[in-house]
Amino acid sequence: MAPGIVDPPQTAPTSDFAKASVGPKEAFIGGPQVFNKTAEEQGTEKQPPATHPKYLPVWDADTIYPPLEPFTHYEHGKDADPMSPELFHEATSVTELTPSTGSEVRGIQLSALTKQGKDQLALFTAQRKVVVFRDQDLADLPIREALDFGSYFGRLHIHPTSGAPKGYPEVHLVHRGADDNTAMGLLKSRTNTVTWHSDVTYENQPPGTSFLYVLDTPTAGGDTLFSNQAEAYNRLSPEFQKRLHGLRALHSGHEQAQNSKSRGSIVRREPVTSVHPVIRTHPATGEKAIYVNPQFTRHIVGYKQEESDFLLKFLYDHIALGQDFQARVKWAPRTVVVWDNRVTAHSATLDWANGQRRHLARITPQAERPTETSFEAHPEKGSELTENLVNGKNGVAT
Ligand SMILES: O=C(O)CCC(=O)C(=O)O
Ligand SMILES: [Fe+2]
Repeated sequence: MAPGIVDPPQTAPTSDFAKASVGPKEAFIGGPQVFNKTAEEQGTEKQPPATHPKYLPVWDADTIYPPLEPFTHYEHGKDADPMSPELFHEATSVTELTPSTGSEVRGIQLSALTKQGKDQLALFTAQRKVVVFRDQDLADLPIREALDFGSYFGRLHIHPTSGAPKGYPEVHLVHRGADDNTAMGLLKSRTNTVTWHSDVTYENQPPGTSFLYVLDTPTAGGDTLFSNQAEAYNRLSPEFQKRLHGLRALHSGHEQAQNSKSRGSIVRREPVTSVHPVIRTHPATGEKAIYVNPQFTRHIVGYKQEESDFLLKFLYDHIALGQDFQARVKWAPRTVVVWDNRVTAHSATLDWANGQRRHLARITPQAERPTETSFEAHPEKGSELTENLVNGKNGVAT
C-alpha cells in the first residue's frame, strides 16, 4: 500500500497499543504520553491491581532471537471426527454468534480436552472461524501448562516486539492500564480504532489455531471483531475470484519493528517479509479465503503501485464492510477465544475511556506456509459446512 498508511494503525494488531501502556520505556507512537508508571503502580490509582500479576508484561531487551526456522506443521484438524463427540460431550450449550461466523460454547473445559477433543477443536474452529469458550480455567493454570496446551496445535510463535510475562516469551500480551491514552492518541489522526488484520502474516508460516484469553476486562467495551475471510471470498463473483487466484502479495514486519524501535521499545528478532498467495486454502476444510490485511500486506507482486493500491483497497473495504460475515466477541471473566488465523481477520476496539484495565494473553501456534488451490466454479463448500454445523449435524444440541 501507499507509504504513509503504515504508521500507528500498523502497530495495533499485535497490541502494540496495549504494550505501550505500561513499562517505563514505552510511549505510544503518535501520542504525546509517556508512561512512567509500572503496571503495578497504576493499580494503586484509578483501578484495582491486575488480577493476574504474573501475566503483566516485561520487555526483555537483552534477548535477541535468531530468524525462525522452517518447520513441518501437522494439521490436527485433518484427523478430527467432524461430529466432534469428544469436544462436545460435556457441552451444555453451543450457539452461533452469527449464522456464518462464530460460535459460543459452554460447559466444557478446554484444558481437559483429550487429543481427539483437541483435533475436533481445531476443525470446529476452522469451520466456525472463531469460537468463544466461557468459564475456562486457562488463565489460572501455571503459564507453562497453558503453553503446553497451546503447543499441541503448532510451534509456538514468539512475537518480535511485544511484552511478555517474565520467563514466558511465547505469551503475547495485550495490556492497557489506567491513564492509557492510546485510543486518544490514535483518534487524533484517525476516525476510529479499527485495525483489521490477521496476526503476523509477515512470517513465512503464520499462525493457525490461535488462543486469546482474558485476564481483566473493562465492564463495557474492548470487544474483539472477527471477519470470516472464507465467506468474504465466497461473496465475490466467480469472475473476480478467478482474477484473484494466482496473485501473490508481499507481507512485511519491518514497519512494526520500526514503530517499536522509534518508541524506544524492543525488537526481539530481525523483521522479515514473506510472499503469500492472495487466496489461500485451509488444509483441513479445503475452504478458500482472502489472505491480505491492511496491517501487514504491502503490495501485490508484479502489480504497479496504483494497481496494487486499487485492488488492496477494494479487498480491505470488502472485509471491513461485510458485517454480515463478521462476529463481535464480548469478553467476560474466564473467557477464552479461539480463532483460525488462516481464515479470519480481527480487530480490537479501543472504545472505553474510564481507565479500566484490559489485559489479555495470546498463545499463537504457527501453521503451514500458506498454499493456494486452483479456482473451482462452485465454491459453496464452505457454506455447506457452515450449514451442517448450524443445523446441529455436529451432534450437539444448540
Ligand atoms: O485486543 C484485542 O482484542 C485483539 C488483539 C490482537 O489483535 C491480538 O491479540 O492478536
Ligand atoms: Fe491480532
